[in-house]
Amino acid sequence: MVAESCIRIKGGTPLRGTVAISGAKNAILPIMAAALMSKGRCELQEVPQLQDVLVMCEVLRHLGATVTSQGNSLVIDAGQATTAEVSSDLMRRMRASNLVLGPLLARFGRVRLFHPGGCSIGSRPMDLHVKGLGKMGAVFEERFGYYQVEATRLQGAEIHLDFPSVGATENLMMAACLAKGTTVIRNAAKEPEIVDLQNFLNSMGAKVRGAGLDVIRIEGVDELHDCQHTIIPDRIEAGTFMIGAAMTGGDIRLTNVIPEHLEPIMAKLREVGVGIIDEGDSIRVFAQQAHQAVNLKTMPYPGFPTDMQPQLMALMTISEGTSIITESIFENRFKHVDELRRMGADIRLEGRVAIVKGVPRLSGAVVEATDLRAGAALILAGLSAENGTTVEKIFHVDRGYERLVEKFSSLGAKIERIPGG
Ligand SMILES: CC(=O)N[C@H]1[C@@H](OP(=O)(O)OP(=O)(O)OC[C@H]2O[C@@H](n3ccc(=O)[nH]c3=O)[C@H](O)[C@@H]2O)O[C@H](CO)[C@@H](O)[C@@H]1O
Ligand SMILES: C=C(OP(=O)(O)O)C(=O)O
Repeated sequence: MVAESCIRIKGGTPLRGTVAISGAKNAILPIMAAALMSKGRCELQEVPQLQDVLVMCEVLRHLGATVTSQGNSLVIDAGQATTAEVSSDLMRRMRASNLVLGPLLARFGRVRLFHPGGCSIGSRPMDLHVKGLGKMGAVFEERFGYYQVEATRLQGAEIHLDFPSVGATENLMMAACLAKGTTVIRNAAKEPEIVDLQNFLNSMGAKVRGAGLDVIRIEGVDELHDCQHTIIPDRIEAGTFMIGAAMTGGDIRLTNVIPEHLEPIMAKLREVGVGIIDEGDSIRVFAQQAHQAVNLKTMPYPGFPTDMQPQLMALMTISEGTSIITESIFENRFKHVDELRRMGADIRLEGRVAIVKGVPRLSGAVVEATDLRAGAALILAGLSAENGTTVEKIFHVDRGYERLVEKFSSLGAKIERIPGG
């Protein structure tokens, strides 16, 4: 059997220094999908080099777009795109490939899309996407394993989402840009990545307003053109480094951040007792006192993000007192619990609630990244633990963190990637 890559960490070194945050995974993926609607060139800057971005490049090429990248710049030219069908193989490789649904339907009036499937954090159905696009005139036929979707020309519609789904809001916003008339999305997701998508769409000539609020209004236009856009910084990557500083008793500075986007994370970390100074363009994070256990419930933005729940749980395993963590977004996002227990964490699960009793210190172990943020949480645990930790299945981590090992090393961590053979 061929050994897979893993990450080895020798814990106990306080993180010190400055780290630059990369562009946001959850902003670049919908933006790349939206570029399919333009007949011109879309030039993107601050594009993180991630596995998910590589898969999205493959999806776009498969659809007939030209995609070229150089460092953190990416140029997408979908002028010659002709195909409106994504293979089941590509759909299975990345959940976010479902974001091409709205753009392809808007551009070609038809799509054949295989189910993206669930993933280890939950079943992740697409009913809200289907219902919203249905209101705009799309007809969905569910066949064996795929949707066949047709719409001569999408029509603007009034859509009230039952839940502020990020992906459904994005698919509907994108589709509405080339629809006839005005679309209103109520109970829309308000994440900063939705605002970034609005800015990108408007730079291509779309007419979208309201992103970041509950109601988004989109006036359809006939065509979208060339544009240039810079991706916002990744608030989840920033939050992960903040917890790294806290758990190792370190003192670091994060650059390329938008502090406003980090408010829900910073508020919670301040409650724990982590020192945080908003310096405008940068944020200083340092351990200033013993960390106190806090309770947490994940919520849509501006609530505390589910994508930071595993990392905060790692911090709670070594904080003073008992923390009650409720995961309200994904029904199965506690796979990291068993792995943290292997490192000596005291965690009890009751359905969607985890009860975490702080211990003085974790001890190193061989653990497995069961998903992207679970992997991040285990790396954080390893950075603070006694002795060595090996994190396996790190391909999950590569999906969403750019040069994570190099960045932690530059802050003084004893961490290395052991390539697979
Ligand atoms: C690429 C990207 O941006 N991914 C993010 C996006 O995922 P994603 O867009 O998939 O997340 P959603 O906001 O859509 O999902 C939130 C909840 O709504 C449910 N749901 C969603 C759609 C639907 O049609 N029906 C339905 O029931 C999901 O199963 C889940 O329980 O937002 C999540 C919630 O902040 C983040 O964790 C992901 O990192
Ligand atoms: C769940 C996540 O991403 P995705 O929606 O791409 O699976 C994540 O970023 O934590």
